[in-house]
Amino acid sequence: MDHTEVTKPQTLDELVQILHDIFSSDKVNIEEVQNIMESYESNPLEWMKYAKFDPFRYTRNLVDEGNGKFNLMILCWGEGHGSSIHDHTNSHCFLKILQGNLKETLYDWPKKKSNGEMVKKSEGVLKLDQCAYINDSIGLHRVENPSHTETAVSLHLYSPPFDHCNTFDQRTGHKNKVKMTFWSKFGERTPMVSAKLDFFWANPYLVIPYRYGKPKVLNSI
Ligand SMILES: N[C@@H](CS(=O)O)C(=O)O
Ligand SMILES: [Fe+2]
Repeated sequence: MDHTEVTKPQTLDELVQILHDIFSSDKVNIEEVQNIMESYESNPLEWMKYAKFDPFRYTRNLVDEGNGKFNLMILCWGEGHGSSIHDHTNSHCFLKILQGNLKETLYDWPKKKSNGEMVKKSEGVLKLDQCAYINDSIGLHRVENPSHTETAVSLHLYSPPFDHCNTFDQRTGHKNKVKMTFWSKFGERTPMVSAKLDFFWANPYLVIPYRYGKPKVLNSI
């Protein structure tokens, strides 16, 4: 099926199906994915089962594993919640607004051995149904819900999927590798016990506590 003319998905399920088709081929056209994601009109009834909030920070909720080619997830942002400055582990990252607004601030990569304030490249507010794109060659970003009265919800596609990234300290540019986890998968809250097991599988050296310091495992960054 040819997707260069925009096939407008009528539902979230249809969007997922079209994304499967697109990513089954080896070459993916970034603009095409962005257009398709943008042309889906957010319908809260279709995605609310995935939208699970935490009062303290944004949550990552897995919607679909894209036959191993991509991860599709819904992120829920409480009032004023935001991410740290981060990279995307050499993956493509698409970010579409399903509810509310999100402010995206782009930064340059810090220079090697630099030790100062990170350079802000640009900022903009993403509105309902808009879809942004970033990868590591474009730069780093931070995403925030600028509203103190409204929540925000976004749909993210990462290809290939990844489960860790680097966060950066705005004042120094120093980076920190973090593992990312899901708050829920396919509409079900990630069980505490499996979250703990994930944690220990990811950090086997923890059997010798304290020796190497405390690694970070976060369900948001
Ligand atoms: N890339 C972030 C969300 S965002 O701030 O773009 C994450 O996957 O948690
Ligand atoms: Fe991001």
